[in-house]
Amino acid sequence: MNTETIDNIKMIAETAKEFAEKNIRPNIMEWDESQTFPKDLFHQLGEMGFMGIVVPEQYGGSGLGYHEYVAILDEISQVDPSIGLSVAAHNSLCTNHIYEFGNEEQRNKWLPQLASGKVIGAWGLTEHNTGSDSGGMSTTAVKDGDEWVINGAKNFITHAISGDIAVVMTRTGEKGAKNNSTAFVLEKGMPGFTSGKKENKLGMRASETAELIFDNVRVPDSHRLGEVGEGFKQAMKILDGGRISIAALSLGTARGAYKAALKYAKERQQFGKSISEFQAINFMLADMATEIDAAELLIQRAATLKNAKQKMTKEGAMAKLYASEACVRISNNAVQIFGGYGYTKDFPAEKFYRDSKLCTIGEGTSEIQRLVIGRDITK
Ligand SMILES: CC(C)(COP(=O)(O)OP(=O)(O)OC[C@H]1O[C@@H](n2cnc3c(N)ncnc32)[C@H](O)[C@@H]1OP(=O)(O)O)[C@@H](O)C(=O)NCCC(=O)NCCSC(=O)C1=CCCCC1
Repeated sequence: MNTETIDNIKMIAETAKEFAEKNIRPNIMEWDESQTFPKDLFHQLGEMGFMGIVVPEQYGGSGLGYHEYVAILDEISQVDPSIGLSVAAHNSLCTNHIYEFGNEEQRNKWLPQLASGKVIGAWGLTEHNTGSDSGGMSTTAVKDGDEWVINGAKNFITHAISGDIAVVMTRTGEKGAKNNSTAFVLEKGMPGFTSGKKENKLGMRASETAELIFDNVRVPDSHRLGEVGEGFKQAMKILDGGRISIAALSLGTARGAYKAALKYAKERQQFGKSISEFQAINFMLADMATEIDAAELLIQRAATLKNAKQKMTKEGAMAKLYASEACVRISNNAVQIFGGYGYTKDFPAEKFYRDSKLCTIGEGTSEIQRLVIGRDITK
């Protein structure tokens, strides 16, 4: 990376930081307590160019690369991981799926709206009975003339209620058969397309999670993304890139927890000196700083491959696995450093701790990342 690119990334990170400090920081505890998804904020994020970060400018996006994307998510997540999660899901899953697999007409129709932040995107793969085994989905799409009729439900979907459009993976062939899945874009307002109850979550509470329900939803064939039968493979490719975003979300969450703990440890006096001077705390901070840097390097490698449009299934999974598990450890240690105060909502550590756990589950559990990495290194 040349100096100009590095300076540019730093400038974009600074802009994201300023935006988050001004528009997100003052509201985080209120949104968390009331589980409010601040839809208006996403319009502002769109004006900043953060809702179509890697989408080329010709489709209304910012035309940036994955390093810039990681920097933006890192900064936003240091302030509020739940906003980072929503930005990640909108950009990496829904928007990117349409960019990577949509035809020109579809790209021109949906990408400018998504990149503006006026339209919020959702992405449906997971179902009640198929989380890790995502290929076993039951939601069906049956061809009827020029339309498809979709029936079923998707759960744990980010922006299922507030989202305006959703990319949905369906089964269009026999259960268990190869190439039996197809992806469609569904728009809110289509008869039979509704959402279910909002999940009451441990963390990431300002990021809305609910069910998508399809009851004989008629979708024109022009809403089909790519070929019939390609849906599962498309979803796997989208998740490869999506894992960079969850790794970046983990990095920002970990960094937010670490910075708060470091500041507190330097200020907090016990036995006549700062607790950061005690080796027990000092070593904890040293481990936190080291793990953050290691996670960042793995993420940068995956981002470089993604920018070069090279296969990065293993590298994305490694970055996501390491960054998310480090994030949980770091947030846990941050609570420990804050002691009794860390257990209260008056200090930032407890929220980072609650938010961190999603990172080892969403967009593929740690166990699935190990499966993906293990298959790759032994093939
Ligand atoms: C890895 C996995 C367990 C898949 O294993 P199986 O053994 O069933 O499938 P297998 O035999 O590996 O493959 C089938 C075909 O597919 C191709 N392909 C696979 N990976 C890829 C790939 N990376 N790129 C292209 N093609 C791929 C494979 O080649 C094969 O094709 P072929 O038959 O040979 O012609 C997969 O299901 C998975 O990953 N689950 C986690 C889902 C999961 O992560 N949700 C998360 C949903 S989103 C979410 O949780 C959140 C979103 C945002 C907010 C937070 C939460």
